[in-house]
Amino acid sequence: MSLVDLAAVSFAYGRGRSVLDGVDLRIEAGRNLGIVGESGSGKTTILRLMLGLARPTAGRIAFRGEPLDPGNRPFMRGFRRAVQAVFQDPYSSLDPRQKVADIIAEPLRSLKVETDVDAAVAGALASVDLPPDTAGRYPHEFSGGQRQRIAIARAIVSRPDLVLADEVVSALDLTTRIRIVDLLKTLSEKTTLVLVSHDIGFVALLCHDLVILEKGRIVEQGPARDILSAPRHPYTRRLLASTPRLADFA
Ligand SMILES: Nc1ncnc2c1ncn2[C@@H]1O[C@H](COP(=O)(O)OP(=O)(O)OP(=O)(O)O)[C@@H](O)[C@H]1O
Repeated sequence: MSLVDLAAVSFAYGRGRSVLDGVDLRIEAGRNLGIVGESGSGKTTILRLMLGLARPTAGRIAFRGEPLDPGNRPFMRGFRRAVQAVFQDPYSSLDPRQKVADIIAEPLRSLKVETDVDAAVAGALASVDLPPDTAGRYPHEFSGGQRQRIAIARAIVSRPDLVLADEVVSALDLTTRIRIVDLLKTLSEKTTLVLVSHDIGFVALLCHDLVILEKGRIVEQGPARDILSAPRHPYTRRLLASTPRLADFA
């Protein structure tokens, strides 16, 4: 059974025009999915819908075959434990007043996961290659790349089945990006990733499948290898042409 299914999903903010139109996609456990499109194509909106932060105007979203219903509390408790997210900006996504240990432990506390919290935090820090003393410090003491590792540690501490990541490397320099890509590659041995990015070269490094989004519509989807070697849609070709480093990845 697939982890997440979107069937004919459309969405509009308020009474505005549709920003997503008839989106069909499926996330299979163990197959990382990349959602790629230009700025404004609706990538972040898809993630918000998948997280239950907004509801589709039309269509259906299911998690493990059950409707994703933010009003269904027992369902949402299990869902929140299984699905976590990492956002673009490692500067604004971490509460500056909280110690790193408390930031990382937050999902365990809010989900009331019965576990040894200190040990779980230490384990999550080790998974993202940060030293144990990171736990007692504050976010401002760390670089952008280290902060993104802290955000990733928070996302994996509850051992989710699925991690949704929105432009997680865009704010980072090239060397730091490469390190985060390596880290995500290792983490994806244990959890399925959905990566949202305008950078097809970045997602192609980590994803088995790609969805190409143009103005709220999927114009192409399938195995990353096929799309990279033989893009069918002109928009996909444009995205590929705007990724000069892709030759190094393919
Ligand atoms: N809160 C909002 N209210 C109204 N319109 C919004 C809101 N958030 C996004 N939009 C609009 O929805 C469309 C899709 O935005 P979305 O953020 O999902 O795109 P994106 O592909 O993630 O873009 P970016 O890469 O720039 O973040 C855009 O036209 C945007 O202006």
